[in-house]
Amino acid sequence: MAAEWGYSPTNGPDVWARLFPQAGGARQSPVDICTSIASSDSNLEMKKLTFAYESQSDLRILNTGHGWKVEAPQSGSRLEGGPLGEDIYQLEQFHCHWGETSAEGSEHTVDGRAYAGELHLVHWNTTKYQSFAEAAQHPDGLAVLGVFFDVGNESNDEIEKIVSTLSEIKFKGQFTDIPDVIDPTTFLPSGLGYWTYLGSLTTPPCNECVIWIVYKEPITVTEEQLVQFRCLSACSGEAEEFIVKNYRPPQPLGNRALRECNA
Ligand SMILES: NS(=O)(=O)c1ccc2oc(=S)[nH]c2c1
Ligand SMILES: [Zn+2]
Repeated sequence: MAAEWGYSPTNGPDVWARLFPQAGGARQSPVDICTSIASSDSNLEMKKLTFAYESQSDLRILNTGHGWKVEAPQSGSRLEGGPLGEDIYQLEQFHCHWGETSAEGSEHTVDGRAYAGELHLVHWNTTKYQSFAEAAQHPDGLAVLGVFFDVGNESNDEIEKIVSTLSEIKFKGQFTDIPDVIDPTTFLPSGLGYWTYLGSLTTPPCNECVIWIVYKEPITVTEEQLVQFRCLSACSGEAEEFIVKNYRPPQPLGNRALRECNA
């Protein structure tokens, strides 16, 4: 049986490359965003990053064993401009990463600082490729929007729509439909400045196929909402192994360009 990857010392990020060679590549994600080396690029300002999403109800949310994932294939969605050239990217799914405490949890860090969590809105290049799986085999196949979580006193209403379903998907492999209408736009911060660089999937197989767009401004969630994330189980049976952390630590940026856009 294929070894299960995870986030423990015996199957976590430090050993992924043994089973998933790409995890040892030179274009890996996440990275620490060193703000002093980020370069402004007028092209990013001229070709504004634009997004258009549909509001959808009855989206399927599942417990992957590594966290929750909302399947949201939206043929009517469009992410384009900014670092994406002339191609159009379509929303496929969104999910989240978090930590054991709110002092950690994001995958990207900013000048060494971790946030309490990180939401990923995953898109694929429909201009060039015929499927998500095909797109994930190419260096410009995917575009992922990363949004940091800060902990505050105000519950995030959109995240609450996710939290309210988690008791139904406690165990790995379970899934349910989210009754509420979800508009992915509401996950985005009001300030749309971002950093962008070429990277990879942050989980195995760690394909080097992602154009990363990480928003500078975090959104706010409550500690209680994060506590609910940590109640998901990584196991499918009665055994309870809570998913208390599911973030990969930063990988070397190497000689990759890190650009910024102050939208
Ligand atoms: N965490 S992430 O880089 O956004 C990401 C997005 C899509 C993925 O599909 C597989 S398989 N692993 C993935 C990781
Ligand atoms: Zn992710």
